[in-house]
Amino acid sequence: MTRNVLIIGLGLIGGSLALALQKAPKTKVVGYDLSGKTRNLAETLNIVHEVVEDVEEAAKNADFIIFGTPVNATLQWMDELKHWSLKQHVIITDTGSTKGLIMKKAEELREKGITFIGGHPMAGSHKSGITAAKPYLFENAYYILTPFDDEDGNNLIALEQLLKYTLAKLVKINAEEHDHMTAVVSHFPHIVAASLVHQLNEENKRFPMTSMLAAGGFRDITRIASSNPMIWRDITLQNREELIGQMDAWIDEMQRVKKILLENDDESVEEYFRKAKDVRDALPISTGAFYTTYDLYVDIPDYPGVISEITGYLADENISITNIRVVETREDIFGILVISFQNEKDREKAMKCIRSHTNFEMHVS
Ligand SMILES: NC(=O)c1ccc[n+]([C@@H]2O[C@H](COP(=O)([O-])OP(=O)(O)OC[C@H]3O[C@@H](n4cnc5c(N)ncnc54)[C@H](O)[C@@H]3O)[C@@H](O)[C@H]2O)c1
Ligand SMILES: O=C(O)C(=O)CC1(C(=O)O)C=CC(O)C=C1
Repeated sequence: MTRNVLIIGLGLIGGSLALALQKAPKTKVVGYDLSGKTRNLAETLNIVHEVVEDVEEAAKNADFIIFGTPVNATLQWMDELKHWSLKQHVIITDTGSTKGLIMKKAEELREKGITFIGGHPMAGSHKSGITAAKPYLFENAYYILTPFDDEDGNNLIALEQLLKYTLAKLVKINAEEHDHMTAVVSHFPHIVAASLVHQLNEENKRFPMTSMLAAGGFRDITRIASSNPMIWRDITLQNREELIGQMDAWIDEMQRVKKILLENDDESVEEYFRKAKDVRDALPISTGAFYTTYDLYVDIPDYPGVISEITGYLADENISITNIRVVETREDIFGILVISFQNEKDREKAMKCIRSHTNFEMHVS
C-alpha cells in the first residue's frame, strides 16, 4: 500500500524533508507552497513527486501531513485543517523551531480526533528557500518529537517509521522542555548574533575600518545573523518568555564579567575563559557525537588552480562533496581547504585519492 505524504511549505526544511522522504519505499511525496515560484521550482528540481495547487483536496488522500512552514503560518494551517475531511488515521506533524503554542493548538485538533505529533529537526542553515534544500540535511542530527504524553504508541511508531528515512536520530521530549532547551542552544544565540552585527554597524559609523577587520571569529559567531528574518521573527515571538529569561541570565553574566574587568583581576579573567573552553571542548557538538560533519582539512600551497586541481581528482573518482571552503589564508602562509563529505566512507576515499596525487598534509579534525 502506498504511503501518501503531503508537505506544506517547501523551503529549506520542507524541501529537504521531501527529498529525504522520496527515498522511503512505497511512498508518494506531494507538496504545496504558498509561493508560485517555489511550486515551479519544486517541480523542476524534483523536490516532490507532485506539486499540488489545492491543499485541502490533496489532504483528503494524505496519510501524513507535514508542515515546513514558518511557525505562525503553521498555527494558521492547523486552524484551517480542523474543518477538512481527512483520512481517519492521518498523522499530522510539523518541523517548527517552537513547540509550546503549536502543541497547544494541537489540543484543538485532538478534540476533533485528529492526531498531531510535534516535530523539530535540529539541523538547518542560515540559508533559506527551496534552492537550499538538501536530501542529507538531517543525517545524524537530532530530530525532536513532542507527542502528547498519552499519544497512541502505534501513531508514534508510524511516524518514526517514516522519519527514519531522514537518517536523523529521533528523540522524544515534551513541548515545555523543548522550548526551554532550544531557547538556550538555538533561539537566544540568534539574538546574540544579530546584536553583535548591530553593534558592529554602529561602531563602523565612527571607525569605518572596523568591518574590514572582521575575520574568522566574527564570521563564525555571526553566521546565523544571515538567517531568514521572517522565520526568526515568528520563532522569537512564539518563545518570547523563555527568551526574556535567557536575556536576564545573559545580562547577569555580562555584569559578572564587567565586575572582574573592573577589578582588573587577571586570575578571574583567565578562569572565565578556561572554564568556557573546558565546557565548549567537552560538548558533543565539538566531539562530533551531536552533529557529525565529515570534514577533511587539506593544507594547500598558495598557487593558482590548486582548489580545482583537488576537486578535479575527486570528481574523476566520482567522490561527491557537500561543501568546500578555504580558511585561514594569508599571503605568507598555506591555506587550509576544508572539504565536507556525506559520510565517513567518502571522506576516506577522498583522503586516499588526494594522497595518490599530492603530498599535501591532511587531517580530519
Ligand atoms: N532554518 C533552519 O535552520 C530551521 C531548522 C529547523 C527547523 N526550522 C523550522 O522549519 C520551518 C521552515 O523553515 P525554513 O528554514 O525551511 O524556512 P524557508 O523560508 O526556507 O521556507 C519556508 C517556506 O514556507 C513557505 N510558506 C510561507 N508561508 C506559507 C504558508 N502560509 N503556506 C504554505 N507555505 C508557506 C515559504 O514560501 C517557504 O518556501 C520553520 O517553522 C522553522 O522554524 C528551521
Ligand atoms: O545552523 C544554522 O544555521 C541554524 O541556525 C540551525 C538551527 C540552530 O542550530 O539554531 C536553527 C533553527 C533550528 O530550529 C534548528 C537548527
